[in-house]
Amino acid sequence: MSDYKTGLEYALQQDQNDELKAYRSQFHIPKDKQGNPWIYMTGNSLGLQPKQTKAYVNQELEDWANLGVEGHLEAKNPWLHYHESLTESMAKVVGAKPIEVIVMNTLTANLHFMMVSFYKPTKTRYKILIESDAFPSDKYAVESQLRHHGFDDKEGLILWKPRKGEELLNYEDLESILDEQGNDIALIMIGGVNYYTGQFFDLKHITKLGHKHGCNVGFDCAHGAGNVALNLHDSGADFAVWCTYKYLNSGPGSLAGCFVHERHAHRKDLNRFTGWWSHNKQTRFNMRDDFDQLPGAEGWQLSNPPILSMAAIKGSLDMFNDVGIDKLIAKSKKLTGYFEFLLNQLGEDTIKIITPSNPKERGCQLSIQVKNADKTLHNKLTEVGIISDWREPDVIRCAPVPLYNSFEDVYRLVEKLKGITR
Ligand SMILES: Cc1ncc(COP(=O)(O)O)c(C=O)c1O
Ligand SMILES: Nc1ccccc1C(=O)C[C@H](N)C(=O)O
Repeated sequence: MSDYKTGLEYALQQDQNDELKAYRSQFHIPKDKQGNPWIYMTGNSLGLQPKQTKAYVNQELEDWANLGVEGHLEAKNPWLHYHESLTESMAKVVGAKPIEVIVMNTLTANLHFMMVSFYKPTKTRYKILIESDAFPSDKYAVESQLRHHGFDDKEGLILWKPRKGEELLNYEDLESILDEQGNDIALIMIGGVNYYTGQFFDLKHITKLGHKHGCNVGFDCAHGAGNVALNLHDSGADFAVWCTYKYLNSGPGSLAGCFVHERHAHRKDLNRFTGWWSHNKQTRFNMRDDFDQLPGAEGWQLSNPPILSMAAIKGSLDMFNDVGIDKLIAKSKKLTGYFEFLLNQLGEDTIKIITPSNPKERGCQLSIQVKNADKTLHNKLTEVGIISDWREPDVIRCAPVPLYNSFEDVYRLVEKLKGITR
């Protein structure tokens, strides 16, 4: 039996008792034409802007205006080392060691760079296993890697599919695939939290299974970073990539994160694409001919990074550091549990939640199938100030984000949904 209760009074009381309630006022919450704040449920697509972001970005704009090229060394946060100031906080967010983490490039680009190193096909072991409902960019990326290495992108791709009539993936099925075809598979690449169903996979279990069969294992954690306890180091995964514009609130198209497990930190035998930013910092500006690779994830960088985007990430990570990922996840579980409780009151004739009901197997997002719904339902929700997203064929995704969503938001969302579906 859950302790949740129906009624607005209960929601308001929960907000009152919420240890993290002060954080909501530290975000810009967009408003409708009447000046009412939107009920913003799409932090799984683009996180809201922290109010302090502007000051972080302005600092760099001012230093650039006042110092020009001298800013590389003389800026308040010298640009030459700026990325290093993100590493420790980002490592905490994803449960990794600092040497394992780097902020660089964008998400799909990082996925490709990781595959340069960790997709090492041979004539007999060249297949890639992904989840059947992987985010399209991930699927396109792995297919293009297969083609790049001269393989057929249909034959070379193995899909981990849900059972007939089910939405979620089952580990027994993954085991069966690996028992039958493990020797053919060079790489397992799974979305750590599936973008469509919200299923949070057991990264450690998948990694163990993959390694047992001699496969490299990587995860796209776009929907996991800042949302769930990824514990990337303990998972043992070879690599992971994620973006910072969703739960990490760092702005549209902002830079991405990348994890390479510590055991690969000093390897020189891995193929990789390099640039001057992967070269030893001490001698980088000597413009030497011979390449001297940086250890750890930093050694996968190519270019000097865009500081303005990093400033937004720094502002956001400072907030994550302040709250602590554990407190954030504790609130998230409560808020999403409450959301699930209210949705279930609508009854099975109206809705079906496809996201796992076990809080350990999901983050804050719930993916909801509304009976006989089409995109007009989503449009109606938008008209009444609820920003959610629609994914074909029939799913509304809503993510109450613990840093800025309230119990009242969740209550009002479900009330509106009730009104529309009646
Ligand atoms: C799982 C996943 N992979 C890839 C992408 C695309 O990332 P990007 O456009 O930042 O490369 C997204 C979101 O856009 C995503 O959710
Ligand atoms: N970056 C974007 C730009 C434009 C529109 C959507 C996105 C998303 O991030 C979508 C998200 N990855 C999703 O899970 O649907």
